[in-house]
Amino acid sequence: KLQYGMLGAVSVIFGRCRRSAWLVCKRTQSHSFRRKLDIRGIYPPIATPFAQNELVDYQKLDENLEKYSKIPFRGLVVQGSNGEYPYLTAEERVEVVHRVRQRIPKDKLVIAGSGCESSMATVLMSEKMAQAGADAVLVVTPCFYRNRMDSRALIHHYTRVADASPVPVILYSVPGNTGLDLPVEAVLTLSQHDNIVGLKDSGGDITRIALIIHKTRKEGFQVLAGSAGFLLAAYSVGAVGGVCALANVLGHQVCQLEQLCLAGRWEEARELQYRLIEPNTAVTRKFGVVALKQAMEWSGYHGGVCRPPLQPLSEAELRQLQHDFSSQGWL
Ligand SMILES: O=C(O)C(=O)C[C@H](O)C(=O)O
Repeated sequence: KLQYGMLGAVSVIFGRCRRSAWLVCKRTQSHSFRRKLDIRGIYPPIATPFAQNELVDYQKLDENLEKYSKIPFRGLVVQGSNGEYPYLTAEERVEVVHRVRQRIPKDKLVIAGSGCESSMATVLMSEKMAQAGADAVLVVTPCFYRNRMDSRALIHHYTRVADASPVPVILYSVPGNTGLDLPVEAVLTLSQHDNIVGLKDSGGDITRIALIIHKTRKEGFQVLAGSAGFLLAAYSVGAVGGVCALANVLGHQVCQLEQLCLAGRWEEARELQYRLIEPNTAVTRKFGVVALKQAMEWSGYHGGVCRPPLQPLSEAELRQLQHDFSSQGWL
């Protein structure tokens, strides 16, 4: 008995040591190489397909991943706003990231949304996402107590998360969902942190985006346009890529826009950008993830229904959505 007891204790200690060693190793790696995590490129914030019983449909997810593998994305954002992460359990969030990491090639980045309301929960979730294979974590601004989420609170939050995260952190400002823009002064302070590599800005205020890029260029801080509607404008002021809901539906076209911008073919880029604005607005600000999933269905992907309380589109909304795509030649 004594022998078994001792064996048990040794294996628990050994397990803990291994986990701590893994975390230390990951941290050392990410901290010393942080500026080398190059996040340039286009990412779809992938949708989470659900079955009729509302559980995650992993088979459908795999089939979408297979199709995305044929598009020159730099990687995937898993558990962005359009992953419906607020409606998933903590276990589901981690499991979906794990599944994606296993299914997609190693050279594609997996950026996992790990934002929770408290700093402590976000630290724990970031560690779990790293263990599940995420290359970086995307941390949305906590917003339930938004009146108290001033620069002081947000700098404190992100510093604590970035200090602890085994993988680099990307700040995520999405005022359309959170009602909160991460203040520029907070971004500038956080851009100095060794483990914070960039910002995904979904607000679309191009003056703000340009200012942030201008003030952080020397740090090697990387800014991603958080929506396809202002991708050209963001590239023109120095953004390095985009996380675009529309890329779930029109992935090739969003990547083509990236290539035109990078090649300085601005007239062609502008023509393409014009044609992406209305469909983009439809699947984001106007109708949101419900419409994104519907448009995915029309384009041969698995979108399906959202988890309640999100409701399907009405007949009139469906017609409008269809028009927003077909009027630009996408349906
Ligand atoms: O789902 C996300 O995460 C996004 O970044 C989507 C983004 O808000 C958009 O407008 O495309």
